Amino acid sequence: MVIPPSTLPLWAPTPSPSPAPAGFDGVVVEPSPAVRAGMEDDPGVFLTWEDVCVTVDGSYGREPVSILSGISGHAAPGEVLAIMGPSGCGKTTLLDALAGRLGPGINEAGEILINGRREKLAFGTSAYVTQEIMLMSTLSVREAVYYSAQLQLPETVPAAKKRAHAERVIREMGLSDAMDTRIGGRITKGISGGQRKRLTICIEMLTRPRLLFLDEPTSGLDSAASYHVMSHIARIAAREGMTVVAAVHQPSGDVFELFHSLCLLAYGRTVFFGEAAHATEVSISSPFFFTQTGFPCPNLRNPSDHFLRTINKDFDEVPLFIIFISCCE
Ligand SMILES: Nc1ncnc2c1ncn2[C@@H]1O[C@H](COP(=O)(O)OP(=O)(O)OP(=O)(O)O)[C@@H](O)[C@H]1O
Repeated sequence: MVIPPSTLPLWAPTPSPSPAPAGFDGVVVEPSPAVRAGMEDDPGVFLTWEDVCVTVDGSYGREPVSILSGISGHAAPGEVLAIMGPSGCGKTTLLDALAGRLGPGINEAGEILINGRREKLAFGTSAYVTQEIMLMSTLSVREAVYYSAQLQLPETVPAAKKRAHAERVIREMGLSDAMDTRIGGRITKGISGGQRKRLTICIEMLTRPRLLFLDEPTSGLDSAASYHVMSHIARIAAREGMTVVAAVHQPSGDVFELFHSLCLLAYGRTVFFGEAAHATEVSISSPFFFTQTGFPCPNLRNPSDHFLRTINKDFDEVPLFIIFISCCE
């Protein structure tokens, strides 16, 4: 298919659900039969959003500035949805809108539904790991997680069980060796930046929330740690029917394979929403998105590198006018 160079088609039809892809190293990221059975009692959190627009009040009496425009999508229990796109495209803003955390001066329109209803998330249902990490610098890793477990887990859980659970979560995040290291801060050196990130995820996952928002969970982590952390999260999501929505900058190919769905944004608009596997298919006869639109992902190139290079026009010498074709369905 030949398309004009100035045309970057946006929005792909949302494909109907199909079997979830298997991750690397045999990490099967599909809800287990036990989860499926359990879902009859607790269906988990189906999050859907339609035509979400976010604007910020203009300063000095200027017109409001649009940050997100006409964003639609969904996230299902047991699955990981990745929100990707160039820096400043609106990933954090979309996460904040979905989590109901937009700050003052930021206006939102559109529909966000929890299990088909317009309702607020019940306390304890969701957790949000932000980009900024706030931890007590004087505590050790073990103390930080243990105190959080004491505070967050129900009073009916005995202290010994809370401690055992805290230690298991620390091990799951690959922090065993740093268990008794002080967190540290700007003045006193402690655990590394990547370990701080993993510790924050640990603390948020203690209560096994039904809906987990992650803003850049792999930033500051090397590729092995990124894969370890994301595969662990995908496994827990699959095992326990947790819904995961993660803004991710530039995942490795292995990490990308763990995502069920992909929401690709550029300049506050949707480029692609659908199954992650459908964005990367390279066969020339493929009906899938980047191939169909004339931008197939070359063999051996990391899909996320390809997407970002294709849609990031911030550094083009000759501005490329992007025509936003919103042809949902
Ligand atoms: N409160 C605000 N006031 C003004 N502009 C804002 C505000 N919040 C966000 N923006 C702008 O909205 C755009 C999207 O910001 P956002 O943080 O959502 O992007 P992002 O994709 O998460 O970026 P990054 O990957 O660099 O973290 C940016 O241009 C940002 O400057």
